[in-house]
Amino acid sequence: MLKVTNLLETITSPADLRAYESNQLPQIAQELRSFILNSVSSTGGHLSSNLGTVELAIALHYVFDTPHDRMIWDVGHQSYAHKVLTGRREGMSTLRQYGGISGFPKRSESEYDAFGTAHSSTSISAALGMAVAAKTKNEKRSVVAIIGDGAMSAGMAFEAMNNAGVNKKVPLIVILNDNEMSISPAVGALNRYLVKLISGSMYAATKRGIDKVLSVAPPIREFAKRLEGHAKGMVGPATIFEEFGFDYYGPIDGHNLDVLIPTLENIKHLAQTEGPQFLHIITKKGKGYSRAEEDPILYHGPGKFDASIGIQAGKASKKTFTQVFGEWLCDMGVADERLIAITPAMREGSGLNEFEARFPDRYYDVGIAEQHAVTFAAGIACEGLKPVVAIYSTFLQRGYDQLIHDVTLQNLPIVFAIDRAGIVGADGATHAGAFDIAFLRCLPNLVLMTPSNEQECRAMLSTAFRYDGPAAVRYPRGSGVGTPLESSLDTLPIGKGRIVRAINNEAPPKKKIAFICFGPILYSALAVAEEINATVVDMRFVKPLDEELLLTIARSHDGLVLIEDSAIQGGAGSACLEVLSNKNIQIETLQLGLPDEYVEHGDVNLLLDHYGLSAQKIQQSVVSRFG
Ligand SMILES: Cc1ncc(C[n+]2csc(CCOP(=O)(O)OP(=O)(O)O)c2C)c(N)n1
Ligand SMILES: CC(=O)[C@@H](O)[C@H](O)COP(=O)(O)O
Ligand SMILES: [Mg+2]
Repeated sequence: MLKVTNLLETITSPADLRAYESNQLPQIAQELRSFILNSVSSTGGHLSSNLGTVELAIALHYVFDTPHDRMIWDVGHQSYAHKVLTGRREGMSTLRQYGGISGFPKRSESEYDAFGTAHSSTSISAALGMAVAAKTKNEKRSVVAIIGDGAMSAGMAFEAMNNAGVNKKVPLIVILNDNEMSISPAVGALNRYLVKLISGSMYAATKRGIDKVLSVAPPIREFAKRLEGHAKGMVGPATIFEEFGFDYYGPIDGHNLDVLIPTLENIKHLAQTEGPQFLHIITKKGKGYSRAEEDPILYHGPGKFDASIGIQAGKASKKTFTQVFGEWLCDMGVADERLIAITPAMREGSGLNEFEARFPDRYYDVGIAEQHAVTFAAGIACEGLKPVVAIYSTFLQRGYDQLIHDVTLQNLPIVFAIDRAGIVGADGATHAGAFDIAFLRCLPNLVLMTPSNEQECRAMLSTAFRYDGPAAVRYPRGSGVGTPLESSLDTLPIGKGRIVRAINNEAPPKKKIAFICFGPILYSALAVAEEINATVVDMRFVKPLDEELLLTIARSHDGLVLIEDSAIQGGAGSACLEVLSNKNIQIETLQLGLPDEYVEHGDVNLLLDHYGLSAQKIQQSVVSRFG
């Protein structure tokens, strides 16, 4: 008989998967893993984490009745196998591209995506909410949260555990997918504890205890005995998860379907009768692709690459803003020993590797803990040291109350190096840095800067560092125009903008237009200004705004184009309008920026064009507004 080798092609929904015998699942896992590798290497996307969750996704959809049962993938960057099994195999070729499928679970994309994720550590809270709702509505369903060891370390996960454990009868299952990695190696005491749990004395004691009770037993009996064992003190100490009120099982091999499936079946039943269950599985990030197994960081979220040769180091023509920041940080670290660098689990993305290597005693990866990162910096600043918090715009949203209550209210000198401001591209709505200007500019005491190019960025970081109060510099993902960098750490005058281009009066335009620019979008405005003979102002500071310069320009022009790469509502352009209104200046204006909607995923240039922020679209808008 002909051996069917492409089982994956026959699976368009979990029902198709469930029709297979369990002994065929390893074959499906193999096909799925190579599909993910081929697919992600041709689109770009999160690879290492997805190679690690192939068996888990198969086992979950095999055992649970999805979409009736709910499955919540924490962060969701590891949900590709789930996407493929839930009817999106074809869609994977459009992954993270404009109009294509998202890199994260999304409720509007599939009924199997029970909850939208991308910012970490939300899964247990959402799952608990769904489990409570099921109980309240008298609906029989299981709710499963799948959370990584990195995401598990965040405060929100523990807030949810703290709440969940007392809800004894809710059908909640938490699966801890432990691969000992965040994006970079997992940090902190929880990670140390998990390592101890896997390999140390606690696991050995537990295992000895179980072995004593039962030599060979089906998992459900083993679990029951183990609980009993705890009660009798026969096994090792209860895990932290049991202290939270969960039944804890594991650690088990998350790649072994013969273990995973019966375990999940048992836990599924236990959750209905006993309440919250916690399963600890061990997986390997990058599993099955040796390059990713060896370097899961490099393959965490690569762009396109040739899977047969792996990622090749190319020579970039321009430095990214992240690199500019990383170099500045080292230079300032040499110049001032008070500098302390802090990252909430984004060492690579924020450009901190070199600083960590050179100044390990002044480097803190606090884990996925943005709130803590901000208040931790506040404590450091209180004692006269100079913290620099390197943080993505979208993740700073997590630390907003801390920014208000712990930092700006107390006027503490902290630098916020805000990366990924504006449109980020493939990660889409959850990661777009659209709101930082709006949520930062209303905070008293804060200085907020928007560099238009790399040297401006360096100078602004120095300005922020030397400023005796909270100061933020927001810069985008990727590179700018490529301005050469000075080696100096000179500062800029606070609250002063600069005129980059003045109208050429030898051939005066019909209407005198000035572009009032915030950030690198200035260069698109400049290209248009050359065409239409307009003034270009680099405002540099959103706060304090250079009111004097703005008013001078407003009084000497017929129209202003207020332009930024962030949300128009509450943005920098709106700050200018407030000033003009307060001074009762009547002038025609045009506000360009991101509209009142979530920025979808896709190529950055395409999105800029879509939102009217390419040079061509800017010119069209200006012409149609001012004639
Ligand atoms: C609030 C928040 N901070 C930071 C990130 C960036 N981030 C995405 S995945 C990740 C690591 C997650 O580690 P883990 O949960 O263990 O998943 P793994 O990649 O190991 O599968 C981080 C820090 C995020 N998505 N959300
Ligand atoms: C899932 C997640 O939050 C990160 O992996 C993020 O996708 C990284 O983004 P950058 O590629 O911009 O560093
Ligand atoms: Mg992990």
